[in-house]
Amino acid sequence: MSVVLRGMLISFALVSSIGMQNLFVFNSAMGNRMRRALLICTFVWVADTSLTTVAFLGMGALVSRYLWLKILIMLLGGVIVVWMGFGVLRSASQIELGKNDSQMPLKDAFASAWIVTFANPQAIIDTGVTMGALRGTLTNDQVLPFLGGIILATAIWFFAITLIIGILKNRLPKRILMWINIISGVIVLGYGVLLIINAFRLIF
Ligand SMILES: NC(=[NH2+])NCCC[C@H](N)C(=O)O
Repeated sequence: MSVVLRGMLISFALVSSIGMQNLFVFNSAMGNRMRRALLICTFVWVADTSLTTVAFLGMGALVSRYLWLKILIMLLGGVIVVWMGFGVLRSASQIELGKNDSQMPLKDAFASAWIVTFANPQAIIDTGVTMGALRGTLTNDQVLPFLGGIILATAIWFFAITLIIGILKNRLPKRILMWINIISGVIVLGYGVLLIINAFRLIF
């Protein structure tokens, strides 16, 4: 599979689980006119791309220098990712759309986009731990295409949900969100197991 596609696949799986950041984008799409919702969506994507780039490259540089650190992160990341995968599956049955943020001033929306990204444990684990661990499995010339795939997938995800919810508003069945969660839960679980297996391969 191409490196860009691999980056996109894991990125879709991680970003589509329902957390603070996605709820913020959902709510903004529910409560704002399309143009404003797309602007707020851009804030979120820029914040997310900043976090991803810093966490992915920084973690990767350290990980490629120390083998023990690489193994530790892969093991720890693997366990957390498996646990997260179960969490995603469990939450699939409890999807609720949050409150309406329509009256929020644009500068507050901008600040919120950075907060739901940088103060979001799920986002920090996604970008720093999971993707950082995957960084350890890549050769140097695969790093940028992989990062490109990650960032492309988040752009597609955030803009697609904004457009879809903006168009369908309340008529979007929760069933669809549930199935997205089930599929991403299974993919995240699979990645966690793979990380643990790869860590053991490095040890033995
Ligand atoms: N590119 C990422 N994986 N970003 C973090 C996503 C966090 C999670 N999906 C949420 O809505 O809170």
